[in-house]
Amino acid sequence: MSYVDGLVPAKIAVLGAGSWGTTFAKILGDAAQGTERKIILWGRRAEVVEQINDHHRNPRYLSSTELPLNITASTDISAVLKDAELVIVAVPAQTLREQLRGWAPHLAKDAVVVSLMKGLELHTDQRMSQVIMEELGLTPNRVVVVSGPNLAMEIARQEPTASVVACADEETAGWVAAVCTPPYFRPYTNADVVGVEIGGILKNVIALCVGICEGRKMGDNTKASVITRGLAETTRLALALGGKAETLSGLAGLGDLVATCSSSLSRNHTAGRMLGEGLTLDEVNNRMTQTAEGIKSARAVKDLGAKVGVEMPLTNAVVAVLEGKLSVDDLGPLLLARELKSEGD
Ligand SMILES: NC(=O)c1ccc[n+]([C@@H]2O[C@H](COP(=O)([O-])OP(=O)(O)OC[C@H]3O[C@@H](n4cnc5c(N)ncnc54)[C@H](O)[C@@H]3O)[C@@H](O)[C@H]2O)c1
Ligand SMILES: O=P(O)(O)OC[C@H](O)CO
Repeated sequence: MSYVDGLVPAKIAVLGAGSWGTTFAKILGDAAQGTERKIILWGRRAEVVEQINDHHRNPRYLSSTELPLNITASTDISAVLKDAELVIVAVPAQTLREQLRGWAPHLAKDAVVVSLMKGLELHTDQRMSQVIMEELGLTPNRVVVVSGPNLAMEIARQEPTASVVACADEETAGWVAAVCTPPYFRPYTNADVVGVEIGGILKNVIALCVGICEGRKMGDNTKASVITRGLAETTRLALALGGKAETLSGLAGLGDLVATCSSSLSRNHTAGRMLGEGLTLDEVNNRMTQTAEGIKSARAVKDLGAKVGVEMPLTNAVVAVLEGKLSVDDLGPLLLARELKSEGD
């Protein structure tokens, strides 16, 4: 396998031509300058694919970004996956399983699959790496997760950003990190896949909560309290699932939580703010043109917490708002209406 002998892939497939898939293709394309490496994006919409091939742009998601010339696009999954040794996946989490079933017959033998997604599957409570392994029959050494404080728009503008490339096999993580290192993007490797994925999933739920507080005109004390207790909640869940506390204090935990909870570019933060301002969930969903994973994942996170016996007060409160069982006015008082305990518990 090429990742064992250290060779870089000649062709990389990126599945999903939305905001993050397109930006990640740019990262790969910029990192491949001066090499023969080709990046090919799979998109569902013919008009998006045409814009990328004819004008090197994806105006639907990244209106002012020019894409490198080594990126092409196609709606034909078999052509995209043919001979691709590295396959990057960036589609909405709740659609992944169904799509993998259609992609599986076209996957190249020995391909390594990378998840860019930050969602938890409803009903199974599985992380995206678990869904990938199950549906494609892959072993952990061929499944990688990339996660961190990575707002696509800022990276598309080439603003310096760090991230985490996680895989049970550090050699595979290093192989992937080596092909996504343009001057403006620095990946660190990590073997703690659970911690990295849980950090990315939970920060979306916490950002919804911060957004709701912001929409109710609460200030920075409240936001800092939610972020900090959110990190404690995230860490508890990750530890219960076998993740490491250090991962949650790194880029994929604290780093992503801070970026998402403070940025107006975040879709989860924005969705939360709209809920706080009094819009119904249907109204928020109608206004969102891009994926806010926390809206659906929150319920799965609540279920997972209950399954492994971890207290998840912030997640539970967000789910109650999303399910119409708690008004946004009652969220603030509820966040504090708990039994007194030590900060470390
Ligand atoms: N945008 C970011 O800044 C960012 C950064 C890091 C991680 N992520 C994660 O990446 C994943 C993808 O997010 P995004 O920002 O690219 O979302 P997006 O909404 O911008 O794009 C989603 C893509 O998936 C396609 N898609 C939507 N519904 C589909 C369906 N039912 N079947 C097949 N394809 C479908 C869309 O056509 C689009 O190409 C999410 O899990 C998100 O949390 C996003
Ligand atoms: O826009 P969001 O809320 O999906 O956040 C994007 C990235 O995950 C931030 O790291």
